[in-house]
Amino acid sequence: MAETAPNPALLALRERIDAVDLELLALLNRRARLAQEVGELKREEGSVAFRPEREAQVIEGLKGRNGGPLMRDSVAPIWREIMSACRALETPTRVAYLGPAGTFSEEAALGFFGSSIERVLCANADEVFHATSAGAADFGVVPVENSSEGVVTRSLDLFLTTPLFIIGETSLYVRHNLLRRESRLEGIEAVCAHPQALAQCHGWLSHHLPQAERRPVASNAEGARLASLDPRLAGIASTRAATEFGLHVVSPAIQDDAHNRTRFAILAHPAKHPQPRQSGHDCTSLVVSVPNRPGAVHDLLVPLKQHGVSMTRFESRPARSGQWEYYFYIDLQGHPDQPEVSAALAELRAACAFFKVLGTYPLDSH
Ligand SMILES: O=C(O)C(=O)C[C@]1(C(=O)O)C=C[C@@H](O)C=C1
Repeated sequence: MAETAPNPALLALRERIDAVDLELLALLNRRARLAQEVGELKREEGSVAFRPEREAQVIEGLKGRNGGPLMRDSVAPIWREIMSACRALETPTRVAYLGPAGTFSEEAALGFFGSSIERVLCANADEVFHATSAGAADFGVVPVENSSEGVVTRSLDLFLTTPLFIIGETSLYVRHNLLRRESRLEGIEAVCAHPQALAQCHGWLSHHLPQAERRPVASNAEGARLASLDPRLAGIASTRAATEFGLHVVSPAIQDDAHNRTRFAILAHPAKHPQPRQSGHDCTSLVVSVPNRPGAVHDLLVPLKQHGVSMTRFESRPARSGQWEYYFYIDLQGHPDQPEVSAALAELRAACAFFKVLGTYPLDSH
């Protein structure tokens, strides 16, 4: 297309945008200086920089007051980045998650903390828990549930054996793409991806690549890395991974469920991070087991009903005792500082053989 002379109206509008950007920059620096002062205050008090409930309130407040034309959904990602940059001036935030670069866990971590973080890349969920428990990272990010495949069992099991607790959650639409060095389907001998991704694309793979081996690997990004080394291999991963490893997107969005979502938990060590305060839209996660007698599971639900506390999740996992015993993972709406939640929790605790609060945190504000 031939270049036309710049439109004077466009140039004038761009000049005005440049002027607004300079104002924004000055305002952002004013905000950053205030955050530095908050950081100094917190250092004197010996308290932590990251306050998920405050960040959730800031975002909810601005979404409510947004007069447009900026879209409501644009508010959260913009302010998450602003607060991430301000937080980095208070103290570095080290976040552990499943690597290498380009995983959905990375996308979840960046979506929750913003991109001004120090990245601690781990080989699997066990390492994420370990790095966060041992202090190599301040926070961990692990997948806990997928809308088509159900719970991520390894993450749930690890909650039982580590002291870590949940301080936040975030969920992502997970779009899987078939990636390869070449831009065609012919000649693919094996598809390398995380077992969850292989399962989420089972129907598509059976239909389009029935002969190809499905090779489980530690992460989708690792599958993409392998595909970048060998033209007979394909990976299933994000478009970020395609860019990262120089691969073609041979087929986009190959997941069987168009609304495939994954929920991630944000972990911290209770000795290093306080439980988030009430934000007004909170969730409390528990793991419990009940004595092996008739009606015990029913009895679990009674205190919730009596105190009017909503349950948003109820999952069972075998306790591996060989006795057909189960752990129940329960999410309640509300914060223990609310009297009805505190009363329901106290009664539940009394009815359970095992009872552990996994965390109380603001609901996902995306
Ligand atoms: O209000 C605070 O406690 C701050 O540290 C400021 C701020 C922000 O940028 O608004 C930054 C980090 C916290 O996680 C919450 C909010």
